[in-house]
Amino acid sequence: MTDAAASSSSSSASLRPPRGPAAVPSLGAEETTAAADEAFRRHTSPGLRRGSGAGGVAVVWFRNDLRVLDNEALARAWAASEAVLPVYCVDPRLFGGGTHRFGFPKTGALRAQFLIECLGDLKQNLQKRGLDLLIRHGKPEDILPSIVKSVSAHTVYAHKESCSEELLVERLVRRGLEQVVIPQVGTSSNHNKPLNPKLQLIWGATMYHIDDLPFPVSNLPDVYTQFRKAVESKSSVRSCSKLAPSLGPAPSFGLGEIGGWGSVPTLESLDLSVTKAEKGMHFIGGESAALGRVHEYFWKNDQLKVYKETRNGMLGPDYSTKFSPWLASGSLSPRYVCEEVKRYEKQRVANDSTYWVLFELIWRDYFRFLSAKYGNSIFHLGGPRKVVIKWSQDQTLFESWRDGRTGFPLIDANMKELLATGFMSNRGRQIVCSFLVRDMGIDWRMGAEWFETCLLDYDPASNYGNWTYGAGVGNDPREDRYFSIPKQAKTYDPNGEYVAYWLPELRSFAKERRNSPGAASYIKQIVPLKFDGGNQKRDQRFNRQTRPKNVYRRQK
Ligand SMILES: Cc1cc2nc3c(=O)[nH]c(=O)nc-3n(C[C@H](O)[C@H](O)[C@H](O)COP(=O)(O)OP(=O)(O)OC[C@H]3O[C@@H](n4cnc5c(N)ncnc54)[C@H](O)[C@@H]3O)c2cc1C
Repeated sequence: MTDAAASSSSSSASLRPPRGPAAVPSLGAEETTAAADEAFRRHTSPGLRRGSGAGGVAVVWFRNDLRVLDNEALARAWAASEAVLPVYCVDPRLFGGGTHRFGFPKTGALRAQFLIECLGDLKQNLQKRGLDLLIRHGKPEDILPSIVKSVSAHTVYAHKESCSEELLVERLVRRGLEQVVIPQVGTSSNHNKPLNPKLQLIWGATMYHIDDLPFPVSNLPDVYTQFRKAVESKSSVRSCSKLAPSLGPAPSFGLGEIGGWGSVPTLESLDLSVTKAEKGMHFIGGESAALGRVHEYFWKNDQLKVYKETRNGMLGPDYSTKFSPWLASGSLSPRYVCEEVKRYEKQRVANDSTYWVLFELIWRDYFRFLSAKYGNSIFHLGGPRKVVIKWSQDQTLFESWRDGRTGFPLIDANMKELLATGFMSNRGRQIVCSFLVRDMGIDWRMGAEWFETCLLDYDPASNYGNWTYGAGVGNDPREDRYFSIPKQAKTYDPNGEYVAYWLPELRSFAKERRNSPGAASYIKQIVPLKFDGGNQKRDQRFNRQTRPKNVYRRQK
């Protein structure tokens, strides 16, 4: 794909064996463990010692960084203390009760299940290194101050987020900690002075560190290519942080008072349930599965060398990396992926494909930095540029899109895949986004919020960043494209295999008819297409009065 295009790749990931037709290979549990052990071995430094001034207790507040390998918050907490207490808060605003503006749950059951698996795996990986994970149900701003008080922690270490809801929680936690006073025991009078515990926030979600950018985030270029070229030429990606063989001990006092370690939630305890998908891929949550998937895709299946040619696929486990759910939950570090790409380039081959994975990870970084630059406006109807467009919130149209009943097999198949698996290829996401906003004229935030509910890899910056681009309200006016469904189907699903996989009623059709079966044999098309083959009609909502020049380009 070109720089100007808003990145395309796709798909599903660490994959439990799917059932039903066209089964895909699975990632075996043993291989996962072996790959994870090997990755940890390479990143463990037996001689690593705690810092000279290390003392007291530090809490690590796990958020979207559910990993041990290359977790700088954990590494810094260990280096600065005598004992570390890892904590995760099951926040009711995200699980269970919380809903969006349009009434969908904040976290759908499939992502909740994935995150539960991430927590289980994190707990095990911490236990292997002399720690454990304390799990509590409630808001971090209520839970952390009382835990900190019970174990007399001097600091809470956590990864910094960039979007408004997460930033608000950071502020509330900081405020809560200011109310806590920790008595200090020591010999000098200075040491006896009571202290307020600190919140130490660390940047760690991106491949390039924010402090290594060649410009302040407020001056981030509005064109991706400019950003990419600047970081590629003037910055470098830091190495993964090294681990000590043991991260223990956990604090020896105070835990009984706060009711022990707590347990990993179940879907039932969150009042959620999933219907097991009969097809597609199943992603297993957790760092071990993530490291296993990297091993499988890069080394075992040797797919990295052809990634650029396959990445626009829609069917199967290996057309793209499928790293996104683990990257979004933080069970996989983007710096680790970068290191593995470099290792592969040294040991096997370096080509356009190996580079392209990094190119896509730079898109991910870019959206994260954009969210820091533009703040709340990425969630607003007019986006960062405050573009005025008349949108519809027609419920019937929206529901036909959401449920995969539009009469366009390519849209319906993708929406059914999302619903069944929590995943959709990048190609699919671009197509269904364009259809919702261009052909249906529906308020893009309804689509973005539905994605937020369903996606295993939901990440506010990437999701809303891509949706604002797709809706033509993003920061870069040039990133605004219409995806013609007939053309996309012809290019990316020429034999109708993808649509027939998700819509079995199309299997009996001749391959060339599966993407255009006709109303009599499939579903009547719910809206006409804005650009339909040769009959192109400009959408009057997107006219020169409301939009800058050169913004309505057709996707090639
Ligand atoms: C409307 C829309 C919504 C999206 N919402 C999300 C989201 O909530 N979370 C998310 O992680 N991605 C999102 N994406 C980006 C992209 O579709 C997924 O990252 C990709 O499909 C994941 O599959 P993969 O891991 O196999 O990707 P690959 O093709 O293997 O790419 C490797 C990695 O690069 C990153 N990446 C690739 N493309 C993009 C992109 N366009 N934007 C940001 N990062 C990218 C991802 O971390 C991905 O895992 C969205 C795209 C669109 C068009």
